[in-house]
Amino acid sequence: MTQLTDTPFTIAGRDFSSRLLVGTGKYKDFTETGAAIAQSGAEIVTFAVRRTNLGQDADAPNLLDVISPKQYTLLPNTAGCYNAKDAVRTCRLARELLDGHNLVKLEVLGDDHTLYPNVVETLKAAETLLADGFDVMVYTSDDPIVARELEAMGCCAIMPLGSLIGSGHGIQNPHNVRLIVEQSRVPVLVDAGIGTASDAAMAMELGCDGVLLNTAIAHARDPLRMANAMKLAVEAGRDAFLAGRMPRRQSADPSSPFAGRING
Ligand SMILES: CC(=O)[C@@H](O)[C@H](O)COP(=O)(O)O
Repeated sequence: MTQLTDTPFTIAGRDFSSRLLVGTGKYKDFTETGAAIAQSGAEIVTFAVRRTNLGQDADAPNLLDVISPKQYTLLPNTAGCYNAKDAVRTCRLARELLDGHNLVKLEVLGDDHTLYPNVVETLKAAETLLADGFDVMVYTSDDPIVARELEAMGCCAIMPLGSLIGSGHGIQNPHNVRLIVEQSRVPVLVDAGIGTASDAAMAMELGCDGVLLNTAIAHARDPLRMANAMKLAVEAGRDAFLAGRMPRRQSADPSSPFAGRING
């Protein structure tokens, strides 16, 4: 069997073999969180700094007991922040809690009904965080112009939403995601709204470098099995993208053509 190769998936100077990034929220308990994440094969794991106990509360379960920083690359995120000031403060807190850790996922939300990114505040926060030495992976709208600005500022990954966080509606605007992929020189990951494995595969088939998701696994009837499905979907979508799909045709084309028959 031929060993198939791929270009490295690099975030902030580090290579990863899994292109699936997962969140930690919405699970029954930390045991289920740990088991699902292990099953997903993810190497980068994100958590909401403001909602997660990393040991500040000695009496509550500590995420780091199931998601060890020795095994996973932690990606603190600013979920729950609605302005640049709070997002910056949250990233600085994460850096303190995690001994100088600089890789963060910036998300500044517009309102709690849509959790849509507030791009004005996102741009402001990104500017401050980058000047402060953070490596910023940024959750944003699927607007190619905003994506271009965020890349030009120095963000290390652009993460347009597929659809609203937690909605499971999949990728609502594949054309915009493709535009962002085509123009970007840093990794592009669909973040938010993935509902099932085919959505994750679609993101990869569009040429995304990775996918970040949470609810689709945590709220599946069987989270471990869905974690496995997402792992396979991301790999399959990536291979399909690299293989290059056949052209779509307007008419049928026999699968066993006469021309070029092997056994006359
Ligand atoms: C975990 C996290 O960072 C979320 O804010 C993220 O956007 C995932 O969204 P879904 O839960 O829709 O996958």
